[in-house]
Amino acid sequence: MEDKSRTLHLGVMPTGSGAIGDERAWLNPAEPADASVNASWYQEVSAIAEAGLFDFVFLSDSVFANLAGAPHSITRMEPLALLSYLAAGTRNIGLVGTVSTTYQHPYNLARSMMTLDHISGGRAGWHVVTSVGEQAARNFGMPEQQAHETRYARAAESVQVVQALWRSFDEDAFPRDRSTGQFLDPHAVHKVAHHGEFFDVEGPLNIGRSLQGEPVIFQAGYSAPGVRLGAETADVIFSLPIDTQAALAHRARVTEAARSHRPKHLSDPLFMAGIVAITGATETEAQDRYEEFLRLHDRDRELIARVLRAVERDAGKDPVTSPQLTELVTAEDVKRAHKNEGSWLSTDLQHSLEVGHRFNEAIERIAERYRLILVGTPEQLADTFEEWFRSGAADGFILQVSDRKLFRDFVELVVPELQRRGLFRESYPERATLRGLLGISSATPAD
Ligand SMILES: Cc1cc2nc3c(=O)[nH]c(=O)nc-3n(C[C@H](O)[C@H](O)[C@H](O)COP(=O)(O)O)c2cc1C
Repeated sequence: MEDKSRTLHLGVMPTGSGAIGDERAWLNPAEPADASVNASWYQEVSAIAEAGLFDFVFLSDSVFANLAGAPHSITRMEPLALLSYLAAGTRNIGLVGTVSTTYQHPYNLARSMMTLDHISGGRAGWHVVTSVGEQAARNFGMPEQQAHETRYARAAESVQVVQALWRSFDEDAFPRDRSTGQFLDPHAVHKVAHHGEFFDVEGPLNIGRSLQGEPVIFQAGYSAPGVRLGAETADVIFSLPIDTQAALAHRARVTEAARSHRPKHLSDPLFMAGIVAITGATETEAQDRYEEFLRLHDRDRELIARVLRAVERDAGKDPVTSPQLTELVTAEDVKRAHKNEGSWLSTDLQHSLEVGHRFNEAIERIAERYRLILVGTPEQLADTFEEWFRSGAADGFILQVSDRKLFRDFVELVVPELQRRGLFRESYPERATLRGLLGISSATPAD
């Protein structure tokens, strides 16, 4: 039976000067052109999100400068350092950072994530990713990237080691009793002694539990190993579905994998869909803003330019149309770009071509998938959210934001409508932790 007390979750993903599909954001005169490296800009986005009682700020990341990519993938800040800064300026909102399992060592990763969890009073989350692309590999002394399945095997072992390190100390491991002189209870310390395929880690970690115990796990991935990693470990599954059908299908795949692979002590994962939301007090106002948005973000042109850059083709001065692109770019080009750059765009193009879509069709599918843009009055957006929520297509939404005005309008207009319908919280709880906001039970397996 449906739980009527259940409410939806909201996160914000700031995309600074413009991420893929939003590559011209930096041209917006109302925003700083250097938003991706502007800490005050992030602070303001976080403040708007916190005023809207959002669950978390979510920072994506990569470990190479993608010169052929969107501005946000050329120059941006390292998530955990930036989130530590945001922690100091916020009180309640969760802080989720993307950290690569492919190039980070679990000990360092466990330590810096847990440090953020302490700094923020239990508000940290880790978005577990595998890093794609040869360019990233070359930054870490590897001539080639590891195979897809190797990256996922390493990711699974990384999560296992990181969580074991986080559990090095029981919650009551530090009596810090001045009267007895006992700082540490030696019986509450657990060595990790991990010896696996990729890592040998003795442990324990040199930092104890946080207010929420340990950071929340986020994950995103569409392949079979990607889905399995999410099923095994994730508290929150992030995806970019183009409609409710796609979202439900993805949920079904993860749920099926969870049946055989999810540890019993974990509650079901939450599913959160990445979207862009554009609202206005009236339908005309919302549509006008959308037109304005499209004028700035000519999607076709952006995507075509992006494909050309990815395959290192110069099309000269004349604008290229989608049909011309088919003649200009070959499947071989895509293959090469995928191997070298490994961005989601070239990965998707490659995949689309493999399953037999024609080039134009592949481009169109990708354009759709990159941005689910919801446009409407607060009532219309709340209707859509409610439909997704009630049908099980999503437990919440992650809003991609590069325009603070659009975001402020969402918070001021749509959030009250969601609250009026009983779909969203009215206030933060006392001493909010990310785990508490998301309603995720303790991560620790019973002994
Ligand atoms: C919605 C979504 C968000 C992602 N965000 C990031 C990111 O911020 N940084 C990153 O390096 N990889 C990111 N990835 C890439 C995944 O970690 C993974 O490498 C990629 O999706 C390939 O795995 P798959 O074949 O299972 O989808 C993201 C993937 C998806 C689907």
